[in-house]
Amino acid sequence: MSGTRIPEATVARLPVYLRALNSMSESGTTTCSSLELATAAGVNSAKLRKDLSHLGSYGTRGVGYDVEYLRYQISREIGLTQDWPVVVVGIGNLGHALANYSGFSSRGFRTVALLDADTARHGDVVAGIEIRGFDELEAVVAEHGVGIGVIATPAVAAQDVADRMVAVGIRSILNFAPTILSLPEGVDVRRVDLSSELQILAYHEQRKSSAPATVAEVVADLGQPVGGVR
Ligand SMILES: NC(=O)c1ccc[n+]([C@@H]2O[C@H](COP(=O)([O-])OP(=O)(O)OC[C@H]3O[C@@H](n4cnc5c(N)ncnc54)[C@H](O)[C@@H]3O)[C@@H](O)[C@H]2O)c1
Repeated sequence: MSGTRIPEATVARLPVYLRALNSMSESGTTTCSSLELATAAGVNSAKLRKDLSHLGSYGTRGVGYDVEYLRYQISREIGLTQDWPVVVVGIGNLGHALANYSGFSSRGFRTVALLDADTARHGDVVAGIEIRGFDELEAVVAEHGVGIGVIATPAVAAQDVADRMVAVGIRSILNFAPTILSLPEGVDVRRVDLSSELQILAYHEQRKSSAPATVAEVVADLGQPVGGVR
C-alpha cells in the first residue's frame, strides 16, 4: 500500500480503473494514455491523473501507463493481492445469487461459509458450500480469520446479525438489507440498496419527461406550423 491515506472518492474509483485495466490487459494492451484509461473508466483524465498520483503513479511522458504495473499497484492498494475470507449470512434468494457469483472469488474474496437461521436450509449445498446454522458464526470466523461479513437477511434481522458479527471480530460489513445499521466506531459498513438506486433513476426519468417543451412542441400544441412563429 502507499501508506498515505487516499480520499474515499478516489478509493471508490479504483475498482473502476482496475476493471478497465483488466479489459485492456485481456485484449493485449500493454500501455495506455491517461485519456484512454479515463475514457474506458468514464471519468475525465485530470481526475484520473489526480487519483493515480495518490498511488504514486504518474505514468511516463509520451508513453503513458504500464497496464500490468498499474493493475498491480491498484490491486495492492485495495487489498486484492491478499485473500479475503468472507462469510455470507441469510441464504435466501439473494444469498444464493451471491454465493453463486464467481466475480468474488476471481477478485480474491473467498466465501468460506454460508449461514442461515432457518434450520430447513441447513445441509443444502450452494456453489459447493453447505449452509450452516447462524450460531456457527463465531467458530467460522475463528477458523478462517474472517474479516468481512455479508448480510443478506431481511431488514428486521440485519441489526442483530451485524451486532453478532462485530461481537465475534468482524470489522467490515457489506449490507444488502434496506436498513441503516448502527455500529461501533472502527467498523466499516457499505450498504447496497438497489431500491434507492432505482428511485434515483426514477427521479431522473421523471425530470426528463417533464423537461421544458421545445419551440416545435409548443407550436404543435397551439396547432400552428413551426414556420408560422415570428
Ligand atoms: N432478492 C433480491 O433481489 C434483493 C435485492 C436487493 C436487496 N435485497 C435484500 O436482501 C435481503 C434478502 O433478500 P432475499 O430476497 O434473499 O430474502 P429471502 O427471504 O429469500 O432470504 C432471507 C434469508 O435470511 C434468513 N434469515 C432471516 N433472519 C435471519 C437471521 N437472524 N440470521 C440468519 N439468517 C436469517 C432467512 O432464513 C432466509 O433464508 C432483504 O433484506 C432484501 O430486502 C434482496
